[in-house]
Amino acid sequence: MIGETDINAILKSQPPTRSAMAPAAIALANLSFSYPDKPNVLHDLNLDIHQGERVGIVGYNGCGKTTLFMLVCGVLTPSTGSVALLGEPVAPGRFRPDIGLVFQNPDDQLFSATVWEDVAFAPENMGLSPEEVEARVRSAMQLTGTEALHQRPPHHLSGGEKRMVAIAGVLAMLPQVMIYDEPTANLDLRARRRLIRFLQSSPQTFLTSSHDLEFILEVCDRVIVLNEGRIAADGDPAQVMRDRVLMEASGLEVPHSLTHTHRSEP
Ligand SMILES: Nc1ncnc2c1ncn2[C@@H]1O[C@H](COP(=O)(O)OP(=O)(O)OP(=O)(O)O)[C@@H](O)[C@H]1O
Repeated sequence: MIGETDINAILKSQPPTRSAMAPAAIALANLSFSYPDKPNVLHDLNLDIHQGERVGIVGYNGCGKTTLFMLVCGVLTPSTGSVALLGEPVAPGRFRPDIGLVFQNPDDQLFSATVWEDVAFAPENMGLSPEEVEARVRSAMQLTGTEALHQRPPHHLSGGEKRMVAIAGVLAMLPQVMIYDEPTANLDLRARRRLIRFLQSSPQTFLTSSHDLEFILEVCDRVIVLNEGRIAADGDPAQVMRDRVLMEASGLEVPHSLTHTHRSEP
């Protein structure tokens, strides 16, 4: 019995709002970032992600997607500028349960002896009652289809199974904003399709990076193209990614499904 802690029910009961009064889910103001040995990875980014949006971040290897996610989560400190999450400034190093990051490599996230313990880790560390922890774990596993794995050691799972368990572990915190870093990497077609369906039915605001541009077309309603540390384009995924000049200048290709549509147009 999941009852009151059904994660999707809770998130849907707080419908996303884009009114002028609602704070942006994520707001970047004049955000720049350099590593000590890699300057100007991100340069003067200004961006609002509104509540309820599903945003894809695309760009060549090393253009700064993961760095941007680390800044949004407060793992890295901006060199200049600021990040705000749901209207509150992000203070580097301060844990914010309202944002959840699913790492590019699930092995960086899974470390407990069993899947159940891994999914329970965050809610247990939020000081919740054992009943609440159990309800959240059950709900997160149900949403991600990982119930049958609950007694397995995470390091024995396949890549696709690990990915869904890693997502369950983050969902169990009930974050309002999710970040998925390259979530389709190493997934087979069935696992990728399962993830697409899961994200299409997710009520949360999310940001996802991917080199799988067809995936971005299927799950996102907005795409941001990063190039040389700056925003090269921001808009409707099909419209932006159909622009061959922009895509090639940004080290990308027009996704196949869009070139096909283009050719068959009169
Ligand atoms: N800890 C670090 N120290 C120094 N340079 C780093 C560090 N982490 C990343 N970089 C560099 O910063 C740049 C951006 O890296 P980042 O991982 O953010 O790119 P990305 O767009 O996520 O790449 P990919 O598509 O390959 O995952 C790269 O040139 C990378 O080599």
